[in-house]
Amino acid sequence: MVDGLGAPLTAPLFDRVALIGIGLIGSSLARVAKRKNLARTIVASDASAEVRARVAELGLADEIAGSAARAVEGADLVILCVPVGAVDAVAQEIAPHLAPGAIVSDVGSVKGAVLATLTKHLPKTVAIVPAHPVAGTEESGPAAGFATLFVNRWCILTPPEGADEKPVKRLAEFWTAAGANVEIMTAQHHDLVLSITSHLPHLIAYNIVGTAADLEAVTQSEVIKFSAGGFRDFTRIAASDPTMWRDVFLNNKEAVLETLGRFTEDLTALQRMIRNGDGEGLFKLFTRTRAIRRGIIAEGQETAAPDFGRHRDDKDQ
Ligand SMILES: NC(=O)c1ccc[n+]([C@@H]2O[C@H](COP(=O)([O-])OP(=O)(O)OC[C@H]3O[C@@H](n4cnc5c(N)ncnc54)[C@H](O)[C@@H]3O)[C@@H](O)[C@H]2O)c1
Ligand SMILES: O=C(O)C(=O)C[C@]1(C(=O)O)C=C[C@@H](O)C=C1
Repeated sequence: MVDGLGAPLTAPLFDRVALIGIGLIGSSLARVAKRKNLARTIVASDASAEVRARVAELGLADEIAGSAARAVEGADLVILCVPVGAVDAVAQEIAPHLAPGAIVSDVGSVKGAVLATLTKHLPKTVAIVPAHPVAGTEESGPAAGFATLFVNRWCILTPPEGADEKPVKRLAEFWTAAGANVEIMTAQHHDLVLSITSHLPHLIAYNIVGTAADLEAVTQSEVIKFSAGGFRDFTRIAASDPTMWRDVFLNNKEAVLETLGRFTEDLTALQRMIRNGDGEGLFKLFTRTRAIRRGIIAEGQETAAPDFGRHRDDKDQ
């Protein structure tokens, strides 16, 4: 296969995989699990009846359960693919229904809050291994997913301290077979790193598009009409799901505020350079940031960036 997924496995890694929440990420997981033979049976569940109907229409799962509690019965791998703010309710609902020995994971963009909530509600008989595939788009819903979403992207696992090695290894195998590169770190470290590489960029995009929309009243539509490439890139990010991102900021408050503080200081320094006509300072910073971007491309990370054509071609898989 030329898309980086390779051939299906000769034997499934898990017997029964329950996916709770079948939006962009859950449906991408369902697609790749089917295509790569990662599960003998894929069970899907979603709080929305409309989504469940769409999942059936798209043929994304072997079984569709009417509730998360029903979906997890007998599953050896459970992955919560819901907004971070919904994890608490889902964990409480599934706790009494989990099979002993099951691996319970998630895909949430914040890890500390998820780990705390899963640890609080789930029985000691299951293995908790939170995960975060660092791959996505600004779209949501079951039709937006695609099987190759995770190819050549990072998936960060954040098992609790002292976790059993075996379930962590099994989940790492699952993500590797889905095309991802797996890295393991603490939930706290994850939240700090992602606050700068993912959460702050989204906050900036939401803010700049909001500011432009406010200016719109003054400039009579010219801001949107003449928006050049740079602004258009921000509008893509700012079109990301409001529920998901509200939950990210509410659940990674400390790290985001810390990073935002640093960012604000640096922005003030830039403001001063412009006011003082400090061309040398501006040139030095822009040269440094250009080298960073070129370094990312040289490392091959940019080739895996979401590209609009890629997921459209792959949608029916
Ligand atoms: N979108 C991205 O780029 C991206 C990337 C990596 C990780 N994530 C994480 O993945 C998770 C899902 O994001 P998504 O983009 O797939 O969102 P999405 O909106 O496309 O899908 C979420 C689904 O969860 C369902 N849901 C909500 N509450 C539920 C509940 N209590 N019980 C059952 N189902 C429920 C919704 O009906 C929806 O179908 C989030 O935690 C997000 O942080 C998203
Ligand atoms: O490309 C995008 O649309 C994304 O924003 C994807 C992105 C990111 O910030 O890289 C967004 C949130 C997720 O937790 C992981 C990936």
